[in-house]
Parts: sequence; C-alpha cells; structure tokens
Amino acid sequence: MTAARMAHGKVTITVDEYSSNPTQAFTHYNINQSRFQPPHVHMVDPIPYDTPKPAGHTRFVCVSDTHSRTDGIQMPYGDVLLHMGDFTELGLPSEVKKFNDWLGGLPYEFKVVIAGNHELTFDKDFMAELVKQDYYRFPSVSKLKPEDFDNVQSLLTNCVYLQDSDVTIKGFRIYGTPWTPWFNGWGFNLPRGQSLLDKWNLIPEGIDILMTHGPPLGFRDWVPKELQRVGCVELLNTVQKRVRPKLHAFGGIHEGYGIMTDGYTTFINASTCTVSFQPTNPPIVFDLPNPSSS
Ligand SMILES: Nc1nc2c(ncn2[C@@H]2O[C@H](COP(=O)(O)O)[C@@H](O)[C@H]2O)c(=O)[nH]1
Ligand SMILES: [Mn+2]
Ligand SMILES: [Mn+2]
Repeated sequence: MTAARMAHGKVTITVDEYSSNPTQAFTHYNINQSRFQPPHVHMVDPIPYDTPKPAGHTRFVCVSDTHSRTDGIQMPYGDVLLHMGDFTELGLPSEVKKFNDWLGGLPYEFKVVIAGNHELTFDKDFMAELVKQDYYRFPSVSKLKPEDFDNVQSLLTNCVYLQDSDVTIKGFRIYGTPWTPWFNGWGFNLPRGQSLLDKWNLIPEGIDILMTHGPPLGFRDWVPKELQRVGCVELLNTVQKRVRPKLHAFGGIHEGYGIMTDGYTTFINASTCTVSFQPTNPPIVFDLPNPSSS
C-alpha cells in the first residue's frame, strides 16, 4: 500500500516497497497493473508551433537542461516559459547572468524557472559540504567566495524562480521543486524513499502545473546506456494519487525527451540537450484551458 485515503479525505503517500529500485518497480507495476502501457498511458505527439492557440487557452513553452547552451535555440510563440532546471553547468554566477540575459530577450509574458542538480550554488547545504569535504571536485565552484554566491538567486531578475514554492500565473497555480534522487553527489540530490517523499509532501493539492527537475517513475525516465528506469516512485505516486496536476513538466534525463499522458496528467520531458549535451531537442509547446475563475 503506497497511498491511503484518511478519514478527512486527504490522501497520504507512503514509501513504496520498490522505492530503491525503480527498474524493478516499473516491471512489477507493469506486470501486475499494466500501469505503464496502453490503455493506462499513451505517447503524445508535440503540437506543431504554427497550430493556432484555441480560444480561452494559455500556451506554455517548455524547455529544460539547456546547460549554458542557449545560443542556437529557436524559441516558438507562447505565453509562459517553463524551464525545469540545469540551465547551467555548475551554477557559476557568470553562467546564471548569461542565462538571465537570454531570458530577458525572450518575448514571453511570464517565465518560470527551477534549479536542477547542476545549479550547485543554489543548494546552500551542498555548498557548505563542498568546502568541507570535496574541495577539488569542482575547482571553479570551490574558488568562489561566499559573497559571490550567497545571493545567487537574485541574479535571476527576468523570471519567477521557484524552489519548493508556488506562484499563480494567469490563474494557473504552478509549483516548482529542484530535488532529484541521489546520483553522483550533485546539488539538490536526496536519497530515494522518505527523504524525497518529504519534499514531495510539500506540494499542495490544487496545483495545476508541477515543475520538477527529474521524471517520475515510468514517464520518459529510461536511461538506455544503463538499461534502467531512474524516475522516482514516490514522485509518481504523489502526482497520480494525491496532487493530480494537469501538467507535470520536467527534464533531467536527457534521453527521455518527449511527451506522455496517463489520461489526466500530461508528462513532458523537455530536455533541450541530448545525452551528449547537444542543445538540439526543440522546445515543447502545450496548451491548457484557462482556469474558469481567471
Ligand atoms: N543512471 C542514472 N543516470 C542519470 C541519473 N541522472 C542523470 N543521469 C544521466 O546523466 C545525464 C545527464 O544528467 P545531468 O544531470 O548531468 O545533466 C542524463 O541524461 C542521464 O543519462 C540518474 O539518477 N541515474
Ligand atoms: Mn541535465
Ligand atoms: Mn540534471
């Protein structure tokens, strides 16, 4: 049992028995529940950029994992830009400034950004540990003085930056969070299981759009070179059983670029960079009907 409806109607997610082995979790839930195959899930074709936006809709432009390689990206028409993290290589202030300048030149009415594991300077606990334990792993980051990065978020003047927080834009409630399962000890890494679930439990019900850096289990989370599923099981259960956003946008696994749906939530892996860090995957546009109160 990974989700229970309590007496007051609230759904509580608990740690899945397969949490620590997502490939095994995928196989188990697929064999026993067909959870990741039709009719429960489908691939979705991206809409062409010249598709007219339906009346009463907002057009979201999704990008992720641009890794300081924004120069050649052709950006399509839209209302709101969503960037799901890894906008730099190492979170150096110079990279953040360059990214912010790029954002400033884009025509969208709103731009919403979260960090990924590469935005090292945005993770204060990571920076504190880096100085103590692993001085030579990221020399250019270790060389920074605290005053260079203490306020690195403030360099993002051309967007709304979300970190375990939400914003309402054009009536859509959007929540953003940077955490991913531990992998090689980068920023915003946490162990699978309760540590990550504690972060997902901060996501309020009633969110329309969820932005995470990494994928949930089973949705655009396949790493071919390792024949592994690497999505987070607790994130999937939180999305499908508790929060139920209309759109879950992420990146993180560059090879997983693409769109799927479970019939209610659309899952977009918008990784711009390929596995070889070439920024060649086009931005993905997605139209959502405006919430009725806006
Ligand atoms: N087996 C896993 N591979 C992973 C994981 N997270 C990322 N990756 C691989 O690295 C690239 C690039 O990721 P980045 O964060 O360095 O930009 C990604 O496309 C995967 O191939 C993981 O948790 N497990
Ligand atoms: Mn990346
Ligand atoms: Mn990443």
